[in-house]
Amino acid sequence: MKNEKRIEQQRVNQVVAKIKNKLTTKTAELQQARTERSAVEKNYGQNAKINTFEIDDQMETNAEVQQQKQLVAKNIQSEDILDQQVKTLNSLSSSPYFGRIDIHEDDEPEAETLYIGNASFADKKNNFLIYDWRAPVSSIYYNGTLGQVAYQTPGGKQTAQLMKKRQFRIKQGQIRQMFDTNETVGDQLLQEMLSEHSTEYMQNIVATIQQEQNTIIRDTKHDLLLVQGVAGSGKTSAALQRIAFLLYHSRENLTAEQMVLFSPNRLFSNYISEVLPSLGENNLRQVTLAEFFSKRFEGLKIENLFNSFEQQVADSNSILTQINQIKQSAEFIRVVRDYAKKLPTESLQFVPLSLAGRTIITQRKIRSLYQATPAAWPANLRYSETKKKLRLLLRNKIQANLNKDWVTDKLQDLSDEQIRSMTVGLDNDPVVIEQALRQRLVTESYQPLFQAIYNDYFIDIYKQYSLFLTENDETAADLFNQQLEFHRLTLADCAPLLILRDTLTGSGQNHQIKQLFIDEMQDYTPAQLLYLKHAFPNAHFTLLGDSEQALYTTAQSAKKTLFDLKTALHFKHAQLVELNKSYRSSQEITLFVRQMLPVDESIQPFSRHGTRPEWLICDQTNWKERLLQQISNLHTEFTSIAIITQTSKTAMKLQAYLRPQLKTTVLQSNNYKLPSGIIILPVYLAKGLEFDAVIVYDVSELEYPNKHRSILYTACSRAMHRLTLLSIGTPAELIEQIDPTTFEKKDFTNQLLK
Ligand SMILES: Nc1ncnc2c1ncn2[C@@H]1O[C@H](COP(=O)(O)OP(=O)(O)OP(=O)(O)O)[C@@H](O)[C@H]1O
Repeated sequence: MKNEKRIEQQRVNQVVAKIKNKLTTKTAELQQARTERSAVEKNYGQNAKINTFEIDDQMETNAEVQQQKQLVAKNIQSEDILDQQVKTLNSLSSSPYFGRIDIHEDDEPEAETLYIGNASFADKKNNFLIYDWRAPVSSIYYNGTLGQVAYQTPGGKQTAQLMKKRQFRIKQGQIRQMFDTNETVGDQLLQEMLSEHSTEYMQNIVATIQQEQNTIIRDTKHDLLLVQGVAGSGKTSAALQRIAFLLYHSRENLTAEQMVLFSPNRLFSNYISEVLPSLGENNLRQVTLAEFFSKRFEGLKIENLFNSFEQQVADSNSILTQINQIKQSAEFIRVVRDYAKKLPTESLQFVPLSLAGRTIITQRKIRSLYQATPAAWPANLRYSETKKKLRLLLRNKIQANLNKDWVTDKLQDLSDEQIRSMTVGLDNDPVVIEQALRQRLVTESYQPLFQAIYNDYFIDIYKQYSLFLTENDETAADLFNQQLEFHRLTLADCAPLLILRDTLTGSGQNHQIKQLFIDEMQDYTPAQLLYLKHAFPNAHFTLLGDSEQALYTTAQSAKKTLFDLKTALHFKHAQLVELNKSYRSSQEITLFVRQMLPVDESIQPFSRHGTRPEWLICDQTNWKERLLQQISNLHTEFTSIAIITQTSKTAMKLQAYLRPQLKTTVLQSNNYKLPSGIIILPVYLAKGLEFDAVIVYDVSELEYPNKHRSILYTACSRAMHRLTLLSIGTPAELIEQIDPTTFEKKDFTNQLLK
């Protein structure tokens, strides 16, 4: 093997030399493109300045400016491509590839050796020295064990003999490790990767993608892909690799702008933000559900998932919680839709269109326009027809106002300069000019009304929704109205309200998005998912979740979830992939954590060893001292240490308790970056994240009764290497039930008596 390694290193050296050569050329081209662009921009700026005051030259300047603009845009485009190429070559020059396969294709005379890396690279004669991990043939690396293998090509299924599979870890052009393996992707390299300490940003898993993850990544057949995976099984990692794969696979007709990822919080968005760039792809749009809704309800403060969660924890039996549960069901959405479709004209909550306090089109007029549309039409068609008629009515009103006194007054107030700029390109005939000015002045005054029509402000959707609620449940309507008075909207009302609005108005759909990803989908209610399907009618959905980490809903089986989704959302080709192996945590942590779940055997630990979790049982007198001691112990080995609480209120309190002795940072839902040092965060903000060491705070029966099992499981499963649970007072029954050999119990209560 030593000799083999020498030969492989020689090849690495040769390839790296070629990459560096190309890098030099491309860097020079990039430099050149930058210089050209700034020259064009400078020129464009000057041209734009020279002629804008000379009215006669304006048209010519515009044409010239347009041409220059196009030139700049083209330059920017080629500069972006070059920039991307330089970045890719730079990363290849340090680590050109991670895999090698020797295959003999059935219809070829000879065997060949292929090297697989983050991107493809060919020499001047177009010989591929590196194959992109997403190329069809590369799937052998991830899927095949030695012997007969098959892979899909655009031309159909191709078979081959896989004779050798080799894994590398190359850094700064040097082979650090090299293994031959008969497995799909051998454990040895994975062991190495998983033993490392956590980093500020998530890393890509391209070199060690596991077979079951590969099926998620390369799936192009299904319009609904539901991934149910245990904590740490690589759902997020696989989803990001999948995005990179889809972009490569459909280069011609899919761009990052046509994809959107719904993520649990901003911290998470930032945490994963480096993965796609590290694979040579642009980041896609990321949004949290509350942000997405906020854009649709201007002027209102939308409750976010966390406030909603904290309200539920604090008040799980309240009427509000019960009502919200009803609003979150698919059935509720169906009822809202039906209501909207069947609303009689007299019940529609139209509002007059006014300008500066004066009614321009009355409510009665709007209603009569709606009434005049064919009653057999669906509500949205009748509505858009009404919209059309309203615009026409406004245009007529403009004509009727042209010679009114208020317009004459405005006309007289115009300066020469204003008149000149408002009549560019017109004849010098004073009559023509006056008419044009009058037209312009009235149209401008009416502009807010056109905007109001465009934005559907002539129907009061909130009042309509409130009436709908009243018909079903007066208390629900009262609670909604109270919130609205304070310009607030609970999360549970967003989806039904938008469905009501869109069914009535026919608006609110985005047909451009082709791929939609939802991480932590178990926290989405059926009503929200239904709304997203409605809002993105052309998108394929990839939903990633773990029903056991459901903080806000109750867990249900993956198959049932798939069935419900398929039926409710009308997908044609739905597929479920289950991931049972947990990669994040050491074997000891996984063996402990999985006992919190009802069917514990479904989680397979990855065989990376560490120390058993510790359970510190304290009382009011000594917990602080013990906690500080534990942090200090962990600090000698790890930098990423998180104390996870159940709510943000507890997090703040804990920070205050510790303040005199220890500096900590409490994370809030508006934080987007993980700070360094000891952090305290509520469990819902820890979703999707991981830390070297985790301390779960106050695992007492009071805080973690059996019904909070999922919350405790989510918190504990954030730990990679070390897990500590600290209880104050009566310990949680949940932990008492766990096999005592799987953790280390340290009881500090009644020390004096012992
Ligand atoms: N094939 C793999 N190779 C290397 N590391 C992996 C692989 N799969 C997962 N991991 C690592 O395991 C950890 C957990 O992965 P990830 O966060 O994607 O899991 P998840 O299923 O989304 O977790 P959770 O639902 O608990 O938030 C990450 O550190 C990730 O890099």
